[in-house]
Amino acid sequence: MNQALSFEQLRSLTPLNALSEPQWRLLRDQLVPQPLLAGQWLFRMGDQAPQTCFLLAGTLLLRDEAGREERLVAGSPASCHPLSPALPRRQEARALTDASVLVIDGATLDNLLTWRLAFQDLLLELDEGDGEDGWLEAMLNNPLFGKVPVDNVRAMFERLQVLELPAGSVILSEGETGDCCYFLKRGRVEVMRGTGSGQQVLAELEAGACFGEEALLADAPRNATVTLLEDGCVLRLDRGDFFALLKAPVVAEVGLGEAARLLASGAQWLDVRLQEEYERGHALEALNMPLHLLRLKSRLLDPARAYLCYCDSGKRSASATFLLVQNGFRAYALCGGVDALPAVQRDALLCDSGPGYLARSDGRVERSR
Ligand SMILES: Nc1ncnc2c1ncn2[C@@H]1O[C@@H]2COP(=O)(O)O[C@H]2[C@H]1O
Repeated sequence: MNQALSFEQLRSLTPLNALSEPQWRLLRDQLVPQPLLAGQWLFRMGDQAPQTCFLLAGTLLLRDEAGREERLVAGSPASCHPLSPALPRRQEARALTDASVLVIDGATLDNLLTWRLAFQDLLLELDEGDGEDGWLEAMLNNPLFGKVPVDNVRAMFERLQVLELPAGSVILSEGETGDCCYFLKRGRVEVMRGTGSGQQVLAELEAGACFGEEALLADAPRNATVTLLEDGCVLRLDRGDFFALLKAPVVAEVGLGEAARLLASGAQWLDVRLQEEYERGHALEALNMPLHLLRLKSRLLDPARAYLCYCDSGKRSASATFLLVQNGFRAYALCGGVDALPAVQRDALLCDSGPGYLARSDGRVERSR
């Protein structure tokens, strides 16, 4: 089986060499050389596929619109750069010998590079010189920080309260009222629901993870208990700071006018209320993913689509939007929920009824019955 490139090999490729080791790890599935047989095309003139390609072994022939040809040999200085980077492609590329290439999704690479530029200074500033800043990079790599201005992140770090805790410490308990959220700086935590024989482990989180945000967003009791599995360190962010610095930029709240514009450009309604609420009346072609099932079901959503979350009050939809953005989706929340709409608009919005629509794992949406 093909192996991902080593860090040493990645350091010779521009602009991959501008990324950090944790970012290379995020890309690892794409950092696997692909074989290209002699005579095979890598891309044709005018191709639009957003991919960044590098030649790793063998020889390619590049030809431009004017018929000018260039032989590109792996290991030469020119092969350290992306092949014909402009889209649509201004050159075509064909293997002259058996070759090996690296093909990376251009949008993902672009996001990682943009992130790097935005947070580079901050990472240097916050580096405590204790060799323990891997958590910081893991935390900032969370897609939600792609939406948070650097100044907010800086302000957030000024306000975080550092708590060193021994193994077994219960950081928050199911059913409690929440007045803060946490980031895990060091150690591992277990997220559990229920008690006694009904106890269930939901997840184990590692350094960089954010937790305890759902009670704040949904204005509901803590939905799980979070316990440190080993001695560790957590950073506590107060409710007010969470709302001002994180929630505000991450949860884009829209009114019906903006929602209509988003729908016209391909967005989809996502109803995060319970199934019974949904069946009584829902937005046209809305998918139903109740908030408590969203972590499980979001893999059925289409990463290329934008989702417009709604609920009754706007709280569950804010929580859903936050969760979706953390998972790399484009999501918006209907401001104030359907209850904030005048009755005529509310009835017009919830005009569809019955079991509704299902999302399939390939992002397809179908009527369920
Ligand atoms: N399935 C899950 N996976 C990961 N984290 C979870 C899961 N369920 C709940 N949590 C986290 O556990 C926290 C418990 O408190 P909150 O409800 O405030 O916020 C919750 C989430 O941050």
